[in-house]
Amino acid sequence: MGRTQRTRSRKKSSQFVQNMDHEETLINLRKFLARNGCNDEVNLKLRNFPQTGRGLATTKNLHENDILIKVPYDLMITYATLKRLNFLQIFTPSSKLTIQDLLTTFLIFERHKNDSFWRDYITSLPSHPPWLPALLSEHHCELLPVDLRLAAKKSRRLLEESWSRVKGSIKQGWTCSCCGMKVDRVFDLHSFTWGFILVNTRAVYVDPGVVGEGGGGVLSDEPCMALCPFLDMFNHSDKAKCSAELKYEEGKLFYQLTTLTSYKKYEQVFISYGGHDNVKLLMEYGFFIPGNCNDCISIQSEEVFRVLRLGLGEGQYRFINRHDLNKELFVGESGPSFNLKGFLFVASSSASEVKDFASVVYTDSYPEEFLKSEMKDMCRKLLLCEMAKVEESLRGLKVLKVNSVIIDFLNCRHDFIKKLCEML
Ligand SMILES: C[S@@+](CC[C@H](N)C(=O)[O-])C[C@H]1O[C@@H](n2cnc3c(N)ncnc32)[C@H](O)[C@@H]1O
Repeated sequence: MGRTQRTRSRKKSSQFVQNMDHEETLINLRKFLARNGCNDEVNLKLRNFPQTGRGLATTKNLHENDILIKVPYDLMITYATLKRLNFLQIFTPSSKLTIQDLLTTFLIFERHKNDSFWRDYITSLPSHPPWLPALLSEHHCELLPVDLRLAAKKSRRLLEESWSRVKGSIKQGWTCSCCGMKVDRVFDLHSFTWGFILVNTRAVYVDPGVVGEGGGGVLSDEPCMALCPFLDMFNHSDKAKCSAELKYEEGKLFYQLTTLTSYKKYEQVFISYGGHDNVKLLMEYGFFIPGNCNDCISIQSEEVFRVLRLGLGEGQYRFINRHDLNKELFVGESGPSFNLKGFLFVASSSASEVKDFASVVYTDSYPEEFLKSEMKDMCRKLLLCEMAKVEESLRGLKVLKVNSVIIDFLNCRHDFIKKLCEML
């Protein structure tokens, strides 16, 4: 058992699942749902779980294909909601904003109102959003291994760009018609960060084709994100399988979630946010799963050259580039990715040895010697180098005051790399 798992087991054994259904905000959320025609098909209970935080438990055995929840489309916050409520009027007509910008701004706007229709939903949302690496300072970011650093910087850039687009798009001199509050009192960076992260971590995908919500106007992308009360209480598991669909029933549109995994009575019910590795989960949602079956370690192509001291002839270079073999380089539990395997094979061969790389790479007919020893040795060297980077990063970050999630994540990554080396 690795360090991260040990810490988690200790935490787990000292904590219990807590019932949250008596909390006023959650009672109000249920009343809001019931008032608006949302029936809880399986009687899901809100609980605080030691490992995942707040989530949903079932009070009966659930089988494959059981419906988890059906939320009326009218209860969701979609692009159509914003249009229907004339919310888009607060922006200048020439604005170009993404659906994420718009949902974030709407959420903040509704939160500041006393009489919002979504008040009970909004007060059930976490007052502090999950911590994401996008919130790391520039200096702390620099201490991360390169793939994490790039991903954290990209997430921060997206947040900053969104904030600057929204700030620059609200009509000059706008004040709230319900309370007279000025624009910068309703929307400031702090509230924007809250809204942006909540939309990012909780929005569901809606097919704009199904709901007939054409973009246009201020919208610069597809209106394919929406907030869905209560349904956004499900936590993610790499083992969970579920399906989501928008469907009409008796002329009314619903967003329906069906589980494709069975659960025992009182267990936490999970859904899948996608087949994400731990870096993606950390960057987008602020958590990771030790032992995540979708996890892998990414390797930068420059690192392959640097660590393995490889140089490419013209033919090898052309082949790798033409077939995009320098992208999607990673090692997972099933070994190196298709591209990494091909990349290593081409880059480590002398051009005169193998003339037709394609016939080897695309028929998976690598020489025994390459598969049994050369490839494994090269992967091991690359992984050990990634491990050293994690250790260096941990040394740097531990002496600084950084969020413990990133330290736990790096410890978990360290254990995972060690496991991958042993599996090779
Ligand atoms: C859609 S919300 C799920 C409900 C959320 N736990 C809550 O209390 O409102 C997504 C967020 O839940 C948390 N989460 C989801 N799955 C998790 C898991 N397996 N382990 C830890 N946290 C998880 C993360 O903070 C994520 O950003």
